[in-house]
Amino acid sequence: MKAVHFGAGNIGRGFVGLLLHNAGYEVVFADVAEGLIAQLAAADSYAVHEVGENPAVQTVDNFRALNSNTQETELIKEIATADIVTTAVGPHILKFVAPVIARGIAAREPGLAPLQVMACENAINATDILAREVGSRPEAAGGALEDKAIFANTAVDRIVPNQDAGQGLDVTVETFFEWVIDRTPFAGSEPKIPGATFVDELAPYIERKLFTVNTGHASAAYFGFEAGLEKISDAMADQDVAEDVRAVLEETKQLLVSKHGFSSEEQEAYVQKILARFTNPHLPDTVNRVGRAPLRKLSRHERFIGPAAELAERGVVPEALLGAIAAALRFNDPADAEATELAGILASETAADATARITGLEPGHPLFNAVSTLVEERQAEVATASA
Ligand SMILES: NC(=O)c1ccc[n+]([C@@H]2O[C@H](COP(=O)([O-])OP(=O)(O)OC[C@H]3O[C@@H](n4cnc5c(N)ncnc54)[C@H](O)[C@@H]3O)[C@@H](O)[C@H]2O)c1
Ligand SMILES: O=P(O)(O)OC[C@@H](O)[C@@H](O)[C@H](O)[C@H](O)CO
Repeated sequence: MKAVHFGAGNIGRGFVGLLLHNAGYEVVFADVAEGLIAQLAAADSYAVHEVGENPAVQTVDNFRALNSNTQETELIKEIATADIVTTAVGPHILKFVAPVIARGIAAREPGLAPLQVMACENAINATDILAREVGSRPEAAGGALEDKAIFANTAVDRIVPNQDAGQGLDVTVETFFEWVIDRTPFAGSEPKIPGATFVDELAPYIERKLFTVNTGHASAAYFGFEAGLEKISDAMADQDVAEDVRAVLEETKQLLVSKHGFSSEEQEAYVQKILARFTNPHLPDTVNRVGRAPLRKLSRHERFIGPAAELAERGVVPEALLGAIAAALRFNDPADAEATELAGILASETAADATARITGLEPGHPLFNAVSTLVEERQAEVATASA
């Protein structure tokens, strides 16, 4: 059995690659980072260090590595004969990996079982995004790829911080993990991946994960950044930050319970488990990593505006989420390209235009004015600071 995995970074090596390896797949990592590919190609194995309660070390071997920029012909051949393709490259990168995936699917021999494609990104239905990109390629014209691939949405959960440069390919991860996969596209042929859970309805799981784990995590990052803290565990140890994060998760809990029918007790237990994960002192995770790409995180269906908009549509003013959105607008990490772009939008557009551009909210939406006020306040703050 063979899997081609795009993105040999934190979650690629520390989670998806590990589970596929443990399931018995040979894993072909594809990445654009030449140094990383060279290291993987030269290595026989790497270690995944699981830290926290019940720490453990797992070894991953039986892998190969290809540079998806310079070894496209080889990669197409691998995809043409693989069982599974997964990605963990970031939702905005899916359009760049789609062409080679389309070519690989087109090159599959007739009669081969359909390729099982799963995008393991933090975004609602990321695999649908990838499927649309693949479907828009010339190779897919006339439905040519339809019988050759299955696309399944998934929700992946494991905190994998940025790794120390000195530790080579080894990855430090938390002990917790969850991989939930939509069963329906497989029609009975779902892969056997120990540790993965197949469900008939993914929407509740994917929204619960994004609007609890990632909303809470990003809140801790942005409130922590405002408080001048570097590590997520330090941010969570700050009483004010912890209270603000808790208040945000109270609001998303309200939405998730009423929208998806989770019981209040079940959601509370989920929240408690997640707060404990954020405080894991063994995990060297930073507010800069977790807060990365604020424009993506502030976009329409993402972890802040998504739940806040739905609450506003239900007549609730999401005060705590608005507080987190205000903190996100202040995330000005100079090393983050999206933070710089955000600052540029705030500096050059009216509050209303900037709100529409950053959040995708329509001016008539019940959340729009509240966010626009925050944008205006941030613009005034920056103007005062630079006067
Ligand atoms: N780290 C986590 O805790 C975590 C957990 C769950 C989900 N995720 C999601 O997984 C995805 C990856 O996150 P990460 O933390 O591993 O990031 P990362 O930056 O560590 O890894 C991304 C990798 O993708 C590679 N890449 C970029 N463009 C590429 C391309 N065109 N083709 C092939 N490879 C390419 C990069 O070189 C990098 O090695 C994101 O969508 C993230 O939201 C991360
Ligand atoms: O990967 P992002 O940028 O969408 O979000 C940052 C973190 O919240 C995220 O990587 C978590 O660690 C992960 O989603 C946990 O499952």
